[in-house]
Amino acid sequence: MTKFSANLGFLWTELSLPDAVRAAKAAGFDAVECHWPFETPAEDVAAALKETGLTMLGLNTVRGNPGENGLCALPGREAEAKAAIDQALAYAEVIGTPNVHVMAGFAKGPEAHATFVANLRYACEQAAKLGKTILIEPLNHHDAPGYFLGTSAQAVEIIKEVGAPNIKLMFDCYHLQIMEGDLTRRLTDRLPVIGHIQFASVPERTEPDCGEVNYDHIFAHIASLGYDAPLGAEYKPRGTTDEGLGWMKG
Ligand SMILES: O=C(O)C(=O)[C@@H](O)CO
Ligand SMILES: [Mg+2]
Repeated sequence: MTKFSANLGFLWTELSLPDAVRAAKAAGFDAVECHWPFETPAEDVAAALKETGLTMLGLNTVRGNPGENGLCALPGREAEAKAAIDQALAYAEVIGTPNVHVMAGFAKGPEAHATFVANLRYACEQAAKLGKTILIEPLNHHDAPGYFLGTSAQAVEIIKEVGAPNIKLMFDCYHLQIMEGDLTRRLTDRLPVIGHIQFASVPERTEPDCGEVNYDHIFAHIASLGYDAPLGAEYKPRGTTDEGLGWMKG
């Protein structure tokens, strides 16, 4: 049976992060994940995870200054990028999170590419010491115009160039349907480099029960590939989170 991870960056946002973890457990999720948990003491999150038996699968490096969306492909901002990576890994270590998503930011061109690769090599070295994996995630050009990483093809090239065993692709079906489409074949092709999968309806980014992607088919296809890690429910509920969980019950 497909397992699901509640993305607490979008689900139960009215609750504190520890209470959102508890709500996810009560709703039947198999795991949780979040965006930027840094304002919540890591010990409080760790306690909620221990109490519920859930794992926080991933968290993100900080976005930077207002209007920014990550620091790690920004030439000249290397010191801040490293600090963001160190902060995310340290938090992940306290709460037992296996994956850190290193956010690129708004940038373009060869210098940005070289900066991202160098910062990712640093991230992979630091993460390896803790037995953790670094994720990179293409974002779509409507929600994040100018974001450095826009396609899974670009991510695969970067993963190859970084050349570390612990860097993987965060395959967000929502973003990649918009940017590349052909989700069934693309999931098959990218499987060897996939570290986590997320989903939401397209184009609204709501519950996965409407819009242009048939998630019954996508979930069955992912299972047929032998991928059985929890899939990240990263959508914005149309109403309350609890009212919108009908898709989980089938
Ligand atoms: O927006 C997404 O999709 C994410 O997964 C975030 O973690 C990064 O913006
Ligand atoms: Mg995502």
